[in-house]
Parts: sequence; C-alpha cells; structure tokens
Amino acid sequence: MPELVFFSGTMDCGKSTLALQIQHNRSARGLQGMIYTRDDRAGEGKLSSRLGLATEAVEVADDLDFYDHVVQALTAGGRVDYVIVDEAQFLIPPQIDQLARVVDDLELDVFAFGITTDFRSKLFPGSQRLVELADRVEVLQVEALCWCGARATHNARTVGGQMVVEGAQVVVGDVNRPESEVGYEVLCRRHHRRRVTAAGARAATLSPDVLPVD
Ligand SMILES: Nc1ncnc2c1ncn2[C@@H]1O[C@H](COP(=O)(O)OP(=O)(O)O)[C@@H](O)[C@H]1O
Ligand SMILES: Cc1cn([C@H]2C[C@H](O)[C@@H](COP(=O)(O)O)O2)c(=O)[nH]c1=O
Repeated sequence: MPELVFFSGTMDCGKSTLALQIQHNRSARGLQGMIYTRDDRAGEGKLSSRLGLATEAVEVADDLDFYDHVVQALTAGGRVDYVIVDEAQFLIPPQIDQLARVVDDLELDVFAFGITTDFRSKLFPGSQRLVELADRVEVLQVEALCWCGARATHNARTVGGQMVVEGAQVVVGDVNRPESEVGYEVLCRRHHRRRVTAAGARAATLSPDVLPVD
C-alpha cells in the first residue's frame, strides 16, 4: 500500500541526507521520482544535505498544487513512481492534504521530510497537518546532540550566541554559524526551556554567578 510518511527530527539530524539516499536507491532501480523542496539553504530548486550532496528539485510556492502538478507530469507522458518533499514544515496545510490525495488517488508513495517545531517549540502548520494525516511519522535514528550530550529534541534560534524567543516563524538559516549572525542550535528540552545555549553555558562557566568572597 502506498504511504504518506513524515520523516521528522530536529535541524541537522540527517533528514535531507535520507531524502537523497531514498532518491538514489530508487533511481538506481530505474524508478523516477518527483522531488520538491521549499527554501533550501543552498538556493532555489535545490535539495541539499550538509554532507555535500544535492539534487535538483521543484521549488514549491504556496500556489503549487501537488496533486495537479503530479497529474500534469503524468498526463504529459512522464513517469512518476514516488514523491519526495524536503523542508515540508514550510508547506501550507492544504498542500499536505494534496500530498495525501497523491497517495490515495494516484497510489504513489510520498516521503516528506521536515522539522516538527519552530524555535519557540510550536508546531509549524505544515508539520501539524503532516502529523494529522501521515500514515507513519518516523523519527530519524541518528541523534543530534545538545551541548550537554543529551539527545537534542528542540531547535533554538540564536542571535549573538544567545537564544531568542521573538521573531518570525520562518527565517531560513543554519546551525554552526558565527556567533555574530542569526543562527540555530539544537538543544535538549531542559536547556531549551532554560534558554541555555552552548555559548551561554561557556559564559556561565567562565563567570560564576556568585564570586568567591574573601
Ligand atoms: N563532516 C561531516 N562528517 C560526517 N557527517 C557529517 C558531517 N557534516 C554533517 N554530517 C552529518 O550530516 C547530518 C546533517 O545532515 P542534513 O541532511 O544536512 O540534516 P537535516 O536535513 O536534518 O538538517 C549531521 O547530523 C551529521 O550526522
Ligand atoms: C527552528 C526553525 C528553523 N527554521 C528554518 C531554518 C532552516 O532554513 C530550516 C530547517 O532546515 P534543516 O534542513 O532541517 O536544517 O528551517 C525556521 O525558519 N524557523 C524556525 O523556527
């Protein structure tokens, strides 16, 4: 049975790498996929992994109807055996419904990859709809780690190395950016709740709250 699968995890846990591996393994067996992404860091129409691999992809905007797009490709004589969508958190909820229709009416597997929650630990609307509609939600096995060594489960946005909780939900960016830039850092829930980033923890170690008194 074809499925809508949501591969989910924090930033930097290997989602795009897995998308590229699924694409590679299937195309090596002669299957043809439609590859979609939205706002990949590498630029328009690219699905890229931090391991250095990338592939061409259809850049998605709000007005793209996935069902119509796949039907058009088939009607034009193209072959579509499966669908891959990266950065699926950026999709609008009706597009997730369209992906479910691709599975049910066109009988194609759809593999969607994305982060579940934003820097405030709130669901992205697209991810929420995926959790609601997916046949399966798969959490990636390679653990991203918090600076403390615990499994990272949350995404923090950082400015000057410090975690921020105000701002737009969507700001395309990356982990391991210079502290002067807006960036992201993955944290365990404990440190996300306490807003302690790696830089914050280092600073606290260097300047203890209570100085020794003679
Ligand atoms: N130099 C490296 N050597 C080995 N693995 C790396 C290296 N750089 C990144 N990775 C792996 O790539 C993962 C990030 O992959 P990517 O597909 O870009 O993540 P995501 O799409 O989830 O943000 C990291 O968690 C790490 O496992
Ligand atoms: C937490 C969070 C992330 N983003 C952006 C930052 C990146 O461009 C992508 C995630 O990409 P990845 O391949 O999973 O690393 O999402 C955002 O816009 N808002 C956020 O709150």
